[in-house]
Amino acid sequence: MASSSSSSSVIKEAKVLMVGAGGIGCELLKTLALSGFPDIHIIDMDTIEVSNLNRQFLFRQSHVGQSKAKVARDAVLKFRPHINITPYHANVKDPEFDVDFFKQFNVVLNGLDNLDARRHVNRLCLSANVPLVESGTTGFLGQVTVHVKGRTECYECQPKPAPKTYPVCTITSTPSKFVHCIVWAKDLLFAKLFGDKNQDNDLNVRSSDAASSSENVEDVFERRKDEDIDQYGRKIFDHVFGYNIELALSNEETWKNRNKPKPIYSKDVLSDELTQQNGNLDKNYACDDGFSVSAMASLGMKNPQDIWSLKENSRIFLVAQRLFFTKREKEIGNLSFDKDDQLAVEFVTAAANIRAASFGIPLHSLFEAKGIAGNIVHAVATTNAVIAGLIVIEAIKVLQNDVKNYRMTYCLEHPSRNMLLMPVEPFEPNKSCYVCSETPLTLEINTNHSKLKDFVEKIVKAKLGMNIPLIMCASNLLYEAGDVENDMVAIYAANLEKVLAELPSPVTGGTMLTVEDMQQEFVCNINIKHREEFDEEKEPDGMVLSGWTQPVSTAENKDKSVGNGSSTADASTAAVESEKDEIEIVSPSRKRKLPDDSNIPSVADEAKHHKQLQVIDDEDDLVVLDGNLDCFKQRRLT
Ligand SMILES: Nc1ncnc2c1ncn2[C@@H]1O[C@H](COP(=O)(O)OP(=O)(O)OP(=O)(O)O)[C@@H](O)[C@H]1O
Ligand SMILES: [Zn+2]
Repeated sequence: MASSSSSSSVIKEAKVLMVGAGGIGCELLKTLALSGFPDIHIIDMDTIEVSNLNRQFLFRQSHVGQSKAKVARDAVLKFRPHINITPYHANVKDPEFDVDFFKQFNVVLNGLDNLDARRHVNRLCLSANVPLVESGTTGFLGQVTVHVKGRTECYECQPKPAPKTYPVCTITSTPSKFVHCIVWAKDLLFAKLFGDKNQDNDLNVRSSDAASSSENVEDVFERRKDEDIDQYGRKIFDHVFGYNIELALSNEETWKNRNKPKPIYSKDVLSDELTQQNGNLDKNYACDDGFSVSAMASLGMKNPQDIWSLKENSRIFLVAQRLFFTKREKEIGNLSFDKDDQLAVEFVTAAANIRAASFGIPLHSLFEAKGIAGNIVHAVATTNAVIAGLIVIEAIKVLQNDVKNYRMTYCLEHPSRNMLLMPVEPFEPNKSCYVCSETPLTLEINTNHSKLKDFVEKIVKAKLGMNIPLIMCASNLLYEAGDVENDMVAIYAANLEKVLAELPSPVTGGTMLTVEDMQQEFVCNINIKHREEFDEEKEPDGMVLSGWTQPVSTAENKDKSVGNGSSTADASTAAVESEKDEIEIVSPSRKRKLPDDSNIPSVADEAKHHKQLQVIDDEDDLVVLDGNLDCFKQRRLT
């Protein structure tokens, strides 16, 4: 490592950008300031919440509701008054933070909590040619990785674990775990009752199955004008927990090898007491702030760790619905589940528990249900502090251009050989990475049916993370984002359809589209190929994007170490990048685990130890890291 005098000189000259002023960000700003960094810019889009105060120590109760970036600045200036801190209370994806904005910094430091923003910053750093130090923590696990264009992997060189999805039929018909009931309650029922009524929803499927019966079930979710709210609540209850279950039972095949669920009707669980109870709600719990309306409070239930009985869950279910329709009427139709929305969590807990009771699955407390629904791993302040320290160490090396000492460092949950931190050398860029190299992707679609809109929304925006796309086929402009006039939209759609229609069927070679994100200055080529059929269960988009091959060195190393197909960055991201704003559960991607008696080698030791890895697929196992050093040595930076 370079001498300390040169580290202090690079620090004095440095202008750094921090993105995120949350758990990691507060620690990071403090450490940067105390290390002598004179010019720090911070972007954070959030305001301070009470739940941040236990670990985001720059914030106090009196700051709740204020900008994190601004309050963090003020707090640090109290003990380091002479440094420059520039706060931006804004989304890093805003157009003002473009490539030119990024170019002014010597290094960018991420303290973010979601994949979308991380990808965006990665691409801007690549375009602006500014090094990025990336980080993440989940509970006791954490990581700091270094991304320098052309020298190391970019943040997207390795595929990130997709949020876990469940087969639709498991959720709608055959749940076997509590998490299935939560996904049903949150993504289907809650969305159907309080979100956008027009969205596709598998509760509809169930309803229309029965459309031939005397009841016009399509209308069940529609609250009729003047319909008594409690009556409506019971109708929903009976429909989803009673009638739909009976309907499911009528398909005997399904239950041949499964335990049959039991229909539950509100009259069997509840007496008329509920109506009286509801009568008190208006006067006791009227409240202007929607998020503090609570069905639990209105029923005098206090402890979120209690597991409610079926009767209690049923009462919460009905009271929560009632409160949504009486106290939060304006939001109905626009709500999506938010783990910080007490009433939403109460409703989802109750609905999931009633469904669980029906399917013989153990019930859970609100606290547990909230953790599952919000995909919450409780944050550990110490992990954030350790990670922030490591970010600063790597930032200094980057500023010194001390390439051979760059390290990706992983914070483990359990020390092994007294080591809690595992540093590894960064990997070279993945030549097959569509972000930092020019490798095209392949997209299979049915060129007869595909719509430009679906391609843009499901592939370009959702999968490739492009915010402001522009799509070309040779010199034909197919699409550009922004406020495009309707007639232009039609022309673009016709353009794409024309291009697709001209493909010979079946297409073997494909047609190359160029997709460019104007803001990120990121270009990606997609080879479109025709495919006739898609498996609706597994390929619900009707399009399959592929072509992201593993790094060449992976294949070379296959015989040496199981699981080296992914870098350590990948292994750790499985643990660290729980997408907090995702409502589904993060996938248990393939995890790598060192045997208990393994020696995690220190960097100095590396020539001596060559431990093999086990590949495990068990969701509950601790994720630790790839300690195989052959692989590190072969990919060492030159
Ligand atoms: N696109 C973005 N632009 C700017 N800031 C962002 C963006 N995405 C996330 N952030 C910020 O990154 C920070 C991440 O911090 P942290 O992981 O501690 O999350 P939190 O929201 O403060 O806490 P929690 O999610 O645990 O309640 C947050 O302050 C959040 O506002
Ligand atoms: Zn890359």
